[in-house]
Amino acid sequence: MERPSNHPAIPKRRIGVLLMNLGTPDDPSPRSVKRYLAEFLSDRRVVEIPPIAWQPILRGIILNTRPKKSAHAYQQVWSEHGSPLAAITRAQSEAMQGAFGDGVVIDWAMRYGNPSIASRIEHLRERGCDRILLAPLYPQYCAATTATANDKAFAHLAKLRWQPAIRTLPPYYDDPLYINALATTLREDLAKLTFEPDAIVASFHGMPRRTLEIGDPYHCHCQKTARLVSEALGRPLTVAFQSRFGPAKWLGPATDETLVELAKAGKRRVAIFAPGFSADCLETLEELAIRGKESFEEAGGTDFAYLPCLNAEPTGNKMLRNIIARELAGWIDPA
Ligand SMILES: C=CC1=C(C)c2cc3[nH]c(cc4nc(cc5[nH]c(cc1n2)c(C)c5CCC(=O)O)C(CCC(=O)O)=C4C)c(C)c3C=C
Ligand SMILES: [Fe+2]
Ligand SMILES: [Fe+2]
Repeated sequence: MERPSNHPAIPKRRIGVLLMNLGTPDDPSPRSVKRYLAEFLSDRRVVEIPPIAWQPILRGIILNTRPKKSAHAYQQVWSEHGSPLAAITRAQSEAMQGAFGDGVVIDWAMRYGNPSIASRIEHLRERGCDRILLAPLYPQYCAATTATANDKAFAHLAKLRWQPAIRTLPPYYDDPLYINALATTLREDLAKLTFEPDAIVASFHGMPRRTLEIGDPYHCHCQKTARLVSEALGRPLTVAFQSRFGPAKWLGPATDETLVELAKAGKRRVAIFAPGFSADCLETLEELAIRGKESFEEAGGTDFAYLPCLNAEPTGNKMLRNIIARELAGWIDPA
């Protein structure tokens, strides 16, 4: 039957890949940071305190004090392309565009802030995607990151009459593709240093310790990543957890304290990297590269190097492309 002339063109059936990362404010002003933190810290996957107890603390104290301090930190790392986390995630998406032919559309979204997961799922549907791979860009699974990104996507899908078919990218903390990408990048970056480090620190984002006790695999995933990277490099790594938040006990040892202890123990030359972050962001560029360096040097350290994340560099892009290609197998017709 011929299609009536006023009928919209039926788009070609495609596969969508949605790269998802944490989120970031729209600009580094206290107002935007406040809006972003309100959304982020109201997520019950992130702060697991009943809202009746948490919301008064969040709205009464934290959102009146932290945005100014955090905005100052964001201003120190903001780039001409905006927030580093968003700019790098966009670059990762652009680098992968076309890698699987024009039947696969790559897009990116943020769990908090913009571009939202719902808006990008809609964009993929408009491009004809009836199958979507949700790819949370967290190598180590954590309910506060991986699960909440997928939850947000599913919450949008719950509103649709005609849902696309969905797959989710599994965590890749021990995947040889990821371990080799880290080891290759580290070898190259270490070779460029003007000093020989006495210690190399692998700093992961922290989590409340309780999450380990109630079964979140995050801590174990981090330890395994560090062990495999250490084996691949053939040198020991010091594991630490950064970005402690609030009064509860967090996973340890803490990165800031570890850096001070290393300097005091005579390890005066240190290199640090953050294998849990797919992209450099506030937590790496400000907390590690600026504040970490300061506290290490104040404690007597002489040489400090922050080694960047995999970002949208060729080694990282190739790794992401390959782990995604594997998930698309079965969806892409064998040629
Ligand atoms: C209870 C608080 C927090 C938990 C739990 C948490 C887990 C967690 N976060 C990341 C990755 C990132 N966090 C980033 C920033 C950030 N994180 C928290 C708090 C918790 N994170 C805050 C308050 C902030 C905002 C900045 C600040 O005020 O210090 C970022 C960077 C975002 C950016 O815009 O650059 C990332 C990335 C992981 C991986 C994780 C659990 C494993
Ligand atoms: Fe965080
Ligand atoms: Fe931080």
